[in-house]
Amino acid sequence: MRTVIRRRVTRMISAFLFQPPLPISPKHQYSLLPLTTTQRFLTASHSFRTLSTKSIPNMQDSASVSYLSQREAAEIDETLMGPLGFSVDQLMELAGLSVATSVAEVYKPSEYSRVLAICGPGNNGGDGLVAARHLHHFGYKPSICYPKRTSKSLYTGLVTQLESLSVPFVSLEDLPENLSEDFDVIIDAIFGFSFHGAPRPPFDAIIRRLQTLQKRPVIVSVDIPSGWHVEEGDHEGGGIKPDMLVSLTAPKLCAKSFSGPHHFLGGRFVPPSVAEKYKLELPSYPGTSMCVRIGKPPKVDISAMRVNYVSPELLEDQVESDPVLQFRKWFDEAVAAGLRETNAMALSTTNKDRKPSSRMVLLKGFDENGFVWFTNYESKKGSDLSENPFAALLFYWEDMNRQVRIEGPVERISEEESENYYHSRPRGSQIGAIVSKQSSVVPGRHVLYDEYEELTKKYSDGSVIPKPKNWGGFRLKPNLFEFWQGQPSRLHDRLQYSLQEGNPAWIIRRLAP
Ligand SMILES: NC(=O)C1=CN([C@@H]2O[C@H](COP(=O)(O)OP(=O)(O)OC[C@H]3O[C@@H](n4cnc5c(N)ncnc54)[C@H](OP(=O)(O)O)[C@@H]3O)[C@@H](O)[C@H]2O)[C@@H](O)CC1
Ligand SMILES: Cc1cc2nc3c(=O)[nH]c(=O)nc-3n(C[C@H](O)[C@H](O)[C@H](O)COP(=O)(O)O)c2cc1C
Ligand SMILES: Cc1ncc(COP(=O)(O)O)c(C=O)c1O
Ligand SMILES: [K+]
Repeated sequence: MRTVIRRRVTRMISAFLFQPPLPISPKHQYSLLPLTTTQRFLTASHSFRTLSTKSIPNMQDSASVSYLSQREAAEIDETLMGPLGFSVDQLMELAGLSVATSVAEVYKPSEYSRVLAICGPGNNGGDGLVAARHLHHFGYKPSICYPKRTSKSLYTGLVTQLESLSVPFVSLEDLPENLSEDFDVIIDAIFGFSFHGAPRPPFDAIIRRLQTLQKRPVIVSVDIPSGWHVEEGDHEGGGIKPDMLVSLTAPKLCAKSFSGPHHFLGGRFVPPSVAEKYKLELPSYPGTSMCVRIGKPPKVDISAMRVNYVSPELLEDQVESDPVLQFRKWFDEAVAAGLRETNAMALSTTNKDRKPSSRMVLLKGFDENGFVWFTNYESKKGSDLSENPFAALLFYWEDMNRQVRIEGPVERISEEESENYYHSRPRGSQIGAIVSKQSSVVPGRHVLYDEYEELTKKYSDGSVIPKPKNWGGFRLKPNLFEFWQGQPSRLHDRLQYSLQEGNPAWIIRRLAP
């Protein structure tokens, strides 16, 4: 019996795969650009988040995205739910989750918590209900306007789930006159790819209201900006102008005329067979993310970019009297929070002309004797330090709203310590250190590469790779520390530890932010 079913399913899938595709819709090249800093806004609720699955929407240089006709979209829908074995509930759950994660990428709950999801009668409306549920769990305060409900159990279930979370349902009549005052984000989940003709009541009136909205609230359209022709877009003009469009599965043709700042793709469920059949060119989703930015990155107003830091207070009576112990505490907390390269620090030096210079290096150890890093003694920093053996170190642990400044005199560590550390490094990095006459001009990458290849061959027998004489460690012996904890309204905590001549005890003082 099971074999018969399996055979039948196999037949259905191959029938689908070998069926000639519909005429391919025009493809449009869209460049995919990396995440902008605006999307990395730190929020109150994220102050001490861990970094594990933080998504970085799209790190590809360029790629192209295909657009679907209305017929193709419907056909893919049927295929997914037919031979490919998906249920509508599943796809709707993934679609709604994609919408919620896209919203969360751009509109942080600290600023955009009040969300109104306006849900239409079909699956697009269902996506809106699911998105609202996820947004609730992400820390938003959603409300739902769902004027034309269906009695199908999928939908009644979604309503029950939202009701159990005390998400309010608002009737069209009870919607506030001025939506801008009550909501930060409107999710337009009215019509999706099965929309046709002109909007009929009661949705015509609400779409008209969305057309005339002022700057806020922002509008996020699910799959299709409601009222737009699925293929021709806002062909008569005067349609709604969403700030964000979350295309599902693949953008529909109307998305070509979307000119808002945020175009995302969601619906990470397209099996390769579907992509092949429809010659779909889709960007890859980064990491574990349910969404990916497509299209142009938003234009940002750099002067308006800012984060309001919210953190526990840093008080004099809570810190260690020894700054090295305090540093240890913060360093361990940063490591435990999963921050990347907790040991990366900016090193500032000056030359004999008192001209400063900064670069990142990796801290490789610290204790009461000082803070150690390794480098090339003949580099720019090496030469600066021989001219002026004083330096400043700076750590910035962004996700914890913390900064640490350390200053003091610098000296070379012993040859023995440098030897030991050098030989603990990966062999490739050891060879890299020989190849790189750090900070000197190189005619081209090939020069480095050729020498690297040659040395790799030379040491392929596993023999000891000698440390270059000019490579080794520096140790900064601090005479000043500052622990900075970001706070709201720029009233940060700054605790400075300093040493007075001839006195080994650290003096702790609070500095004005
Ligand atoms: N695989 C995928 O791609 C996935 C797709 N998913 C989602 O499904 C969406 C498509 O869903 P869908 O087919 O239910 O259609 P959708 O547009 O929501 O609503 C149709 C309803 O609107 C009505 N209606 C139509 N025109 C009208 C008018 N002028 N004025 C008034 N009413 C009008 C129509 O009524 P009718 O005209 O038939 O009487 C019917 O009740 C898609 O866009 C995506 O969001 C995801 O959930 C999962 C994965
Ligand atoms: C995160 C990070 C860590 C780095 N760590 C080191 C390091 O430990 N030692 C080093 O010599 N260069 C390191 N570099 C490279 C330096 O920033 C710099 O490019 C190089 O040392 C040359 O600097 P200089 O010309 O000012 O001497 C690092 C760069 C980054 C971005
Ligand atoms: C040029 C250079 N030297 C040294 C280092 C430190 O590397 P390691 O951790 O292998 O000592 C780095 C790290 O980025 C580097 O870029
Ligand atoms: K929509």
